[in-house]
Amino acid sequence: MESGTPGGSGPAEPGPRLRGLGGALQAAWASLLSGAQAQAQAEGGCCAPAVAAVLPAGGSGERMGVPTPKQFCPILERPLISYTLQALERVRWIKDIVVAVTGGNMEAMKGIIQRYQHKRISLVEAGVTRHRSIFNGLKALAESQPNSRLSRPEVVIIHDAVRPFVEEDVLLKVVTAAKEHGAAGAIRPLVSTVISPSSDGCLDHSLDRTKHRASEMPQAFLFDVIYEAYQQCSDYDLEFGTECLQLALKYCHVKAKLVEGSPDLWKVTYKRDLYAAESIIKERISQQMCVVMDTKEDEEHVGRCLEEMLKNELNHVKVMSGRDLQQVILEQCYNFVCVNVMTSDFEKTQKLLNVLDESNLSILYPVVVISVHFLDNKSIPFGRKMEDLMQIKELAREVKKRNILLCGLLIYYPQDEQKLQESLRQGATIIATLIKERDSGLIGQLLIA
Ligand SMILES: Nc1ccn([C@@H]2O[C@H](COP(=O)(O)OP(=O)(O)OP(=O)(O)O)[C@@H](O)[C@H]2O)c(=O)n1
Ligand SMILES: O=P(O)(O)OC[C@@H](O)[C@@H](O)[C@@H](O)CO
Repeated sequence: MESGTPGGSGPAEPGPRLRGLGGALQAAWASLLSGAQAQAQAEGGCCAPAVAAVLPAGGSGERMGVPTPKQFCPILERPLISYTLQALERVRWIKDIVVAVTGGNMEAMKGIIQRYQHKRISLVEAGVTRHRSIFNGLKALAESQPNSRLSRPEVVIIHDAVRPFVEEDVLLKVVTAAKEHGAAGAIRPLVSTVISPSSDGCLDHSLDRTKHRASEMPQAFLFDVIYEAYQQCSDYDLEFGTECLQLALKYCHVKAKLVEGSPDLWKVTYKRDLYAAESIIKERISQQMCVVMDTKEDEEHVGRCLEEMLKNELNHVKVMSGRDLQQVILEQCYNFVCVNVMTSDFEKTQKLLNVLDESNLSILYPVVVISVHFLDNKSIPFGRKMEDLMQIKELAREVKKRNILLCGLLIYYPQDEQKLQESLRQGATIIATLIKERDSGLIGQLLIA
């Protein structure tokens, strides 16, 4: 059993915050604590029940149909499993995350932990089936090894490593329910009707869809319940079973509490699921953009016009000014528009790139930077301007190494106000597309509005 970097908080993640759940979350969390623990915690003493997570990640992903096991398939050039780890790391009350990977993928997994600065991760050897992988994870928690940071938790979450969209609220729900019932699992309505075929390959009967649900993840258990179940488990169940809740029922007579899960809990199984996951992630990190500009009078007017145009074009996107870049970065904004009005050099854009580089913002998600320039016939001859702007190719190649996608946008800046508005509108549309698509194939390009 190997440990990743111990301690510390995990990387933050954009996406739905637990807005408005503060009170409910606190109440649910308080219900997790026993009376004495609640009293002690209220007095700033003891912590809440120890909660750990086991992530089975030892599969080969045959249904994905590619050589790379799906948990390591890239989404925006980052392995799928890293998104799941990030989602669980955001939940501070999960003390340890145990990941079961095959021996052949152990080094690759350690590399992912290091590169994406994942915390609180321990690695164990996967088994030849999902149940065996989970069992290995439970053993690592039950039987603390020498030099191991792991300890036996009160409650353990089991969550497939290929289910990246898991939020704190559903984790808290299953953990709270498991503490009360011994076991709990997320469920979703069936999308297709389940049928039972007869031996001759014809329909025998169909199940009433309203009386059945799809079993998803996360699931949670009192550790003693699920560990006992796995220890009692038959070889047949270890080999062919797919349902942890069933093991708790069959071997410990514990009836799991079923918790309604959100639509995003689905498991990445087929290639289409990878495309869907990438679309969801792109959408989540395109919700905000920051417009960086000088406040000199002539520049401000054009910059403000572009900013207003962006707000109109991208009504769901929060457009922020770049006055306090550190705050913008703290809010996990991954999209920056740098407005250069009367200049064709990249001094301001370079300054922004330096700030982004120091922030480590682009470790988890590609950061889009669009260097906007205005083409007016007065200030600089066209040929000279184009020559200057061509520097963007080299600059973009350099910053791509740091996962920053830089491209340029040249907006025609006519004297006529109406034509200027039309150019700005076209520019806003191009900016919106670049941010939504996040296509690294466009880096270093100079688009013209
Ligand atoms: N021996 C195994 C098999 C599966 N899993 C994990 O269990 C989760 C859900 O299983 P599934 O979707 O079936 O993954 P695969 O077995 O990889 O997929 P396939 O059946 O298409 O090969 C995945 O995170 C997978 O990595 C595991 O830890 N150990
Ligand atoms: O059956 P598979 O190996 O594809 O995946 C395991 C799933 O069945 C499992 O994650 C949920 O059904 C909940 O148990």
